[in-house]
Amino acid sequence: MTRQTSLLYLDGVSVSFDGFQALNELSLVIAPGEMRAIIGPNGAGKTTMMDVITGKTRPDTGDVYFDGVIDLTGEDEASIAELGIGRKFQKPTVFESHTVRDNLDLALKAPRGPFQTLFHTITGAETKQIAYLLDLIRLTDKQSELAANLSHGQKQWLEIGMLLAQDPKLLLVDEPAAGMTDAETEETAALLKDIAEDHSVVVVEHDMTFIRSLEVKVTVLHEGSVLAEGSLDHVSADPRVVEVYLGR
Ligand SMILES: Nc1ncnc2c1ncn2[C@@H]1O[C@H](COP(=O)(O)OP(=O)(O)OP(=O)(O)O)[C@@H](O)[C@H]1O
Repeated sequence: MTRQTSLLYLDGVSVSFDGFQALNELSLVIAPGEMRAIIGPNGAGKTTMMDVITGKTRPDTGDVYFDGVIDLTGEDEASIAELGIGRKFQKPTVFESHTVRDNLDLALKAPRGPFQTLFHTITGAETKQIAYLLDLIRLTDKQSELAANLSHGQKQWLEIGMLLAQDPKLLLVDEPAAGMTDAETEETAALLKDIAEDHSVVVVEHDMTFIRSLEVKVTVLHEGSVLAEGSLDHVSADPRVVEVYLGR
């Protein structure tokens, strides 16, 4: 795939912190509509890669393009969010003292990026969109509950719903299954597969059962670059991948 036809294009991206090379000539291409799983041992550079894509960290060298033509290295965090890259951090950050429904409503009304609008009226189209999102994130029955009363997994789903309300082209999801029950983990994989039907998704995760159930191409990062790429079976059979996971 060429840069022009890609959704996300990283080429030769390097980042160092005080002489420590967190990303080392990293190259990664995500196609429009693709869901990709990123794995790798602790310190492999997964978070730094997400930070580079979202403008939190500037690469020392390398190209980062979104939608074929937009040079992300020239944009700040707010404008990258505005361009349609949504990021779900590991810890859920929902408005605990608002209902599930109001959380989605606030996200729908807010400009992309930090939420600003608290008072507004709801249009018919928004009511439909909220119903769609509640169904997608498996929280229709909980819509009138305060977000504070949700389980950890349900809070994660609500936050994913809030990001989707902002209609991102690309959703970056950092360890969604961390701290979830087995049942929630399984449901989260199903939820991401539903989302991936009409969004591009990059998901970083350590839980291999979860990765397997996504049934998508996997990229293995190690020491800041791509070690292997392909199906989970393909990369798990790669002796270099086995070595970095077991040889530590
Ligand atoms: N701001 C920083 N200053 C110094 N070193 C940093 C900084 N951010 C990250 N690092 C180092 O860069 C390396 C890559 O870190 P990164 O968090 O990207 O890895 P990761 O693959 O996300 O790991 P994990 O699975 O543990 O979250 C680590 O060794 C980390 O200590």
